[in-house]
Amino acid sequence: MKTYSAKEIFYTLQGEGANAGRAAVFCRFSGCNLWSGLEKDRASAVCQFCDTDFVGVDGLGGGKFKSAEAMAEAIDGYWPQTSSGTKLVVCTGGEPLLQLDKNLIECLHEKGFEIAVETNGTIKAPEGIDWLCVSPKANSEIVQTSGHELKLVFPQEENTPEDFLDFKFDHFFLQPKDDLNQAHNIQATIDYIHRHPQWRLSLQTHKITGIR
Ligand SMILES: C[S@@+](CC[C@H](N)C(=O)[O-])C[C@H]1O[C@@H](n2cnc3c(N)ncnc32)[C@H](O)[C@@H]1O
Ligand SMILES: Nc1nc2[nH]cc(C(=O)O)c2c(=O)[nH]1
Ligand code: SF4
Ligand SMILES: [Mg+2]
Repeated sequence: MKTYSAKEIFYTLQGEGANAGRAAVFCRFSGCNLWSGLEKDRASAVCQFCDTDFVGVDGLGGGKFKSAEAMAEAIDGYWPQTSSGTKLVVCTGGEPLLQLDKNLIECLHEKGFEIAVETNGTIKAPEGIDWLCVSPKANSEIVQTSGHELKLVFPQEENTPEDFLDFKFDHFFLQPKDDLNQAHNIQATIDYIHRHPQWRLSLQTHKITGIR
């Protein structure tokens, strides 16, 4: 039977994009196809600005799950029993579409979850995802050109926002790149949106508030 590996699973607020502020269980799948996750490989990786540790299964709530049912059960354990709101799980990583499949989608739906996914767009998404966020990276080939939100980290040398205007998304976000030039990147993002108002600003609000 297929196993699933998560670096960490935790309950927080979605920090980014159109669902920012919503309570959600985050499942951070291990591994990515655009970077090994090791600092020694960063400079030669396709995606070089990643802000996340997705290596291994040793984070809080992380582990190797023996089945889709077992992973869905673990995720469900983080949703408060008393809650009346819609259950939301955000599948991220690493690259979640290396692992998330029809079986796990069905198991999460059976538990009553709305399923959101954060993906780099290089792998075609399976059916049944309720909220798909695609975030293109460097020179990778984007095969997932439709979804709910496109969230481009800005600026990126290899990608300009204009490259994505004929993609089929309901929302178009620019998210300032968090690196040593963050203050400059925030201002550049605001300036760009002033000139191209079809784009909206996505701030990483979990970093501002200091939550996970
Ligand atoms: C860590 S990625 C994991 C999901 C998937 N691999 C992807 O890249 O979309 C989650 C989100 O964080 C964004 N992100 C990663 N590093 C960032 C950084 N340094 N500054 C701003 N956003 C970043 C990604 O673009 C993506 O939207
Ligand atoms: N709170 C919170 N919101 C997030 N939205 C996307 C995230 C990610 O790393 O995929 C993220 C994250 O790591 N934390
Ligand atoms: S594609 Fe996503 S998880 Fe992979 S290295 Fe880039 S930002 Fe990180
Ligand atoms: Mg993050």
